[in-house]
Amino acid sequence: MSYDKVALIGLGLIASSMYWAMKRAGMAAHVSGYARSSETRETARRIGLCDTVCDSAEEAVKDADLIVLAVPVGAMGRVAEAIAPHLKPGATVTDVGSVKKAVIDEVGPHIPEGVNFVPAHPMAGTEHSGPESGFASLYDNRWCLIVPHGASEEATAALETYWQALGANTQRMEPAHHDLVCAVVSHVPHLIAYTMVGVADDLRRVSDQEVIKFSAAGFRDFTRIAASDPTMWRDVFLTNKEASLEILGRFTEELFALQRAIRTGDGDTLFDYFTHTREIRRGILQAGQDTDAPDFGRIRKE
Ligand SMILES: NC(=O)c1ccc[n+]([C@@H]2O[C@H](COP(=O)([O-])OP(=O)(O)OC[C@H]3O[C@@H](n4cnc5c(N)ncnc54)[C@H](O)[C@@H]3O)[C@@H](O)[C@H]2O)c1
Ligand SMILES: O=C(O)C(=O)C[C@]1(C(=O)O)C=C[C@@H](O)C=C1
Repeated sequence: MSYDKVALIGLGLIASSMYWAMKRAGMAAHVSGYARSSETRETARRIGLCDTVCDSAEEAVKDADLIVLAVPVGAMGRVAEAIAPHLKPGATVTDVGSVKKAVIDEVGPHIPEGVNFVPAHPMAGTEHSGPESGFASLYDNRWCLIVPHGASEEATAALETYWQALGANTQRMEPAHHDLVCAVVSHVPHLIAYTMVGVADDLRRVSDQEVIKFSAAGFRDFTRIAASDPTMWRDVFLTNKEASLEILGRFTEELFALQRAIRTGDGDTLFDYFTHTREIRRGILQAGQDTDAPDFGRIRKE
């Protein structure tokens, strides 16, 4: 089953990349879009993002077969409530939120009888946000996690086919497992990057710009991650509290162990630890999942 009309609610990095990927794939679907701010809607019109940019979410979802909620996690419930009375029977609502249990709890109760809700989460992104940050290849060879949670097999399979057409590989996952996995591979690493850049900034005040001036690749990688959208990440930590705290606890334990190894001059422990982590990086590269940032010199529609 393919969708004749797709509505994108929220027109930032994730939705705009979906639009360009749909066009690249030659999907015939008519795409309507809506974002809360009139400035974003104007930008979308100017750059040709979406076939129709609507001034209300209700108008955008009218007659849509697939509705994609691409707003910060904390706004998902409100948006779902607003569009619920205007959804077409048989339509599928999905989302792209970085957290799944909270989205299911907030959005699920608003989905009317006869409408499918299939939560999803593309494991792809950048530190950029807004309607002009998207590009067609964002999802190529990346994972999109599908969290059916009671949706019909037909609706779930159709959404998988859709994401595969956008270039992604799909995998089904349970909500709680999803949130734990993402806390490990995405959420807590972001928190660590935010913290490290904050620490360096503190130091900068006493070291006269040296931290910025001499920062090499390692620290620059941290600053890229720490430049990510504050609203999105605030919502991620507020809504994935349990798993984030669990992983942070484990992180702190490991950090203390390494701290102790440094203090006691235990080179073997440090060497073994770093050897093991290097193998993990090599494993990721071999699986073709290098997470290096995309080249933003490329044309958006490429
Ligand atoms: N950025 C990433 O790396 C990434 C990756 C995967 C998933 N996600 C998830 O995708 C979602 C969108 O992220 P993004 O990076 O595209 O963000 P973004 O900041 O680029 O875009 C968000 C869009 O939502 C709009 N918006 C905010 N509140 C709204 C509301 N109440 N009603 C209508 N529109 C509203 C904003 O105007 C903007 O157009 C988030 O839930 C995020 O967790 C992000
Ligand atoms: O590549 C980046 O900049 C990202 O942060 C993308 C990233 C990640 O942590 O991998 C961020 C949030 C998501 O929900 C999914 C992907």
